[in-house]
Amino acid sequence: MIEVKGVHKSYSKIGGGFFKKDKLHVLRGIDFEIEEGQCVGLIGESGSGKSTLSRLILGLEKPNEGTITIEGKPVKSWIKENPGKMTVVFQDYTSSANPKFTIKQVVAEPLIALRKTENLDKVVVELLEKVGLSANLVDRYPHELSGGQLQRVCIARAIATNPKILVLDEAISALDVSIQAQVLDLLKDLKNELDMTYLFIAHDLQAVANLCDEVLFLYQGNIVEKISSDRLAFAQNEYAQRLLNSVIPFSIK
Ligand SMILES: Nc1ncnc2c1ncn2[C@@H]1O[C@H](COP(=O)(O)OP(=O)(O)OP(=O)(O)O)[C@@H](O)[C@H]1O
Repeated sequence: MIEVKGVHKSYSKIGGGFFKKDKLHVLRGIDFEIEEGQCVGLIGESGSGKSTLSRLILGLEKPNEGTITIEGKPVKSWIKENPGKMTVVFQDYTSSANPKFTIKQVVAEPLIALRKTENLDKVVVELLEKVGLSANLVDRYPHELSGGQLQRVCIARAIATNPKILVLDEAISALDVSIQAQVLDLLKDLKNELDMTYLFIAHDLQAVANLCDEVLFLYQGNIVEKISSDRLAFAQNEYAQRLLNSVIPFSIK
């Protein structure tokens, strides 16, 4: 469904000049595919380029080299032809929700943008219930919710348009550990119920292994290992093994 081929991305170094040597080469020839209905985890240390890759897949930025296609079409054209069918949940739920909007307005925003306003109140309540929240929250403002509740609201908004692809960019990283587990369970349930394709970006291997069918390890701008979650113990790459060794004592699955 998603095909990433030979993708390179560089940025001008902060404080750097116009010349090539001043470029930061973040992604150095990324290749992978995500099949329809698959849940793929992308793991890498801070600064390895995970969010850069997600911005490219979301069509928010362009690669310097290489191609990204969805269902065989360039990302931008696919998005244009499939409005609301690829959505994203970011780590920073506080700035993801407009503080001046009520929870109802936050969840309804993408539906209004697509003019899908039939039975809007009912649809919003159903979406809130789907993510385990009470309908009583509709008139509250984002600052009146806990972090876990607000991230659930962001997930409700992300699934409002019935997306085919959900990108979760460190979506649970800012939550308390116990809340992370709850939101992870919610994401698992939604994956089964709504038949979406997930790209789950995280630096927490345990969370990735728990949710995903397959894991991609991003290290120094390359995918150094691609392996199914149930075969993680057999990872060959040194970086992948290092990460695995740091979590195996606590058991991954
Ligand atoms: N717009 C930009 N301009 C310049 N440099 C950038 C830009 N976006 C990202 N970078 C740099 O690219 C590198 C990768 O950043 P990115 O945010 O993709 O990493 P990440 O793996 O998502 O990190 P984290 O886990 O900390 O969020 C970093 O060194 C970052 O400073």
